[in-house]
Amino acid sequence: MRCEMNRQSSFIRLLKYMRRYKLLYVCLIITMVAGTFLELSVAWFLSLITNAAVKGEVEAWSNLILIAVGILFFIALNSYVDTYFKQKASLKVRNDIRLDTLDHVLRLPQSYYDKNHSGELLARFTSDNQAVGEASGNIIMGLLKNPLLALCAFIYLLNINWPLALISISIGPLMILVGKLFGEAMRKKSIILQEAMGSATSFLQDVLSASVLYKIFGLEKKISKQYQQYSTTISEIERSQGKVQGSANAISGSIANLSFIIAILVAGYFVAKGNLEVGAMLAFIQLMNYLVQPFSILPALWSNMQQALAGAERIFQIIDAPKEYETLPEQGRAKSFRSLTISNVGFSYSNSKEDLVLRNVHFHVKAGQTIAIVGGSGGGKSTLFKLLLGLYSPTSGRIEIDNRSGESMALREYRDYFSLVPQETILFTGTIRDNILDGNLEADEASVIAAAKKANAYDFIMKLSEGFDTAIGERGSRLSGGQKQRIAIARAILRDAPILLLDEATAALDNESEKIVQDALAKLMVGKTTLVIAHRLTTVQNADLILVMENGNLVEQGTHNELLLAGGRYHSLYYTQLENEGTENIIMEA
Ligand SMILES: Nc1ncnc2c1ncn2[C@@H]1O[C@H](COP(=O)(O)OP(=O)(O)OP(=O)(O)O)[C@@H](O)[C@H]1O
Repeated sequence: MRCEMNRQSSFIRLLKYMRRYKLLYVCLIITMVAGTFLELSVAWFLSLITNAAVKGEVEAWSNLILIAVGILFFIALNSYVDTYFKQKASLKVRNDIRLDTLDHVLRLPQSYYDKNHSGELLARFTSDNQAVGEASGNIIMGLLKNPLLALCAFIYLLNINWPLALISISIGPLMILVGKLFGEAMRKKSIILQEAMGSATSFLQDVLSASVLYKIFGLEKKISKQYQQYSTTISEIERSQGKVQGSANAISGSIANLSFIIAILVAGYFVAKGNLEVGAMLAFIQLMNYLVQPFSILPALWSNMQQALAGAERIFQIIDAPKEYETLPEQGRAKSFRSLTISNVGFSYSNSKEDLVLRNVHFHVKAGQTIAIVGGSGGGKSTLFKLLLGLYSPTSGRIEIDNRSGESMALREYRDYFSLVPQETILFTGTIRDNILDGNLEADEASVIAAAKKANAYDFIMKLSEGFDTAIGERGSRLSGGQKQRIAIARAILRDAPILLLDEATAALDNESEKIVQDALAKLMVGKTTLVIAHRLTTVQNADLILVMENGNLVEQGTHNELLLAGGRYHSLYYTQLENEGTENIIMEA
């Protein structure tokens, strides 16, 4: 029932998109009506030619040929125009929905991405969008045209011979019943198929984005086997869908043939008795086709419509999901910054007080300071960053910038205070210039070059054959780890946000590369307030404040010397690492 309601509202919402192209749909209605009458004219022409033949009117043939050419010409023309308009309407609706979907996807909160696989989201842009396009073109026009054709054929049949017309129409309800029964079964199978395909696509997406992993760990066979299962499931569902479709075709075909034979027997009998002209009988046979055909097509069209509406519903679910922004935000720049205060912040991913990942986190940062965050794995360091970046809201407590709470500011305004250099560099497919420019979309070439120089990236960029125009491959696959990091640093330099969040890479870069990246980071940090998830001894020792996080609690805070003197968790963390790793290049993570 609820499903039915959703589908209805999806249909109404789809109609709203279609309403934007009223004129196109008016044209489609005209071609539909014209097409219907042109089809009926074939029946009329058949009766004309047969009667002329029976009466031996040879002189009528030149006119008949002209009529035939006229009918054929207009049918072809109408079919071309009809297809063109249908395509145009459905492409326009698809395009609008696709753009709206992306606009909404871009405004979804981070929590949505945590819960939904990106493969599922991709399906909204591909298969679901295609289904909706079909619904707004071929399917909806088919649902209008077929009843119209059947009705007109019926009226024409009534005109020729009403008892025959009634015999012909009597199969209608039977065909609809068969269609409804099988249509429902097909719809259920389609939903299962859609789900199976969604899972297979998500699986494939994971595999294709992790080629190195399966190559190194020798997972090819395992993956192939897993995919075989997905593929077999899809084939099985499709096979059983085929069985349903086959049975539907066989039954409705038999009913149509049976009624056709009965009607012809009766029509032939009427002709034999002299109650019906031979021409009328031929017209009748053709009209019978027009009457029966819609009854067999309509249920399938109806079920296609249901499937397409299920796709529309999935798209509208995204469009209706709670958003971070009312409208798409624009990149901005924070002008000044004095202080950042975290007051008793508690956080739970599930929004429950029992499941806290951060508890009572409390600290204060002044402009220009460097804060190092250290602690054991799973302690909540990255979660704290996510809260600072406004990806999640604190479950309790407040984050304040210049004594204004994050919640009192527009989210975009809040986020403009921050820049991020994550541990794992995130770059978009495109050129080096595009990726650096993401830091400031309005920056000029000189600023891009200056940022690249400051990030120690300029020399390697200039050595590439296409310089800043070099395509970096999928997520930067054509660059080395250190090169990717330096591009990300150049991007952050161009962004020039007052607060820099830095997740130091633990991945082993070679010494030289690491020095270059370190040097670039040092330049990036100049004049900035930096919070860094620190793994390096130098960063920790030089920090103005060190926060030690354990199991979601901020267990200690102070300078390096204060914390060593305190002899607590930091002290043991520090000396354990010192012993294990030697004095060089110590990793602070427990
Ligand atoms: N999206 C999420 N949904 C639910 N729980 C999460 C999510 N992300 C992290 N957690 C949980 O939150 C806790 C803190 O994780 P977090 O990533 O903040 O730790 P961390 O200190 O950064 O660890 P590491 O140093 O290993 O990166 C962990 O128990 C983790 O399982």
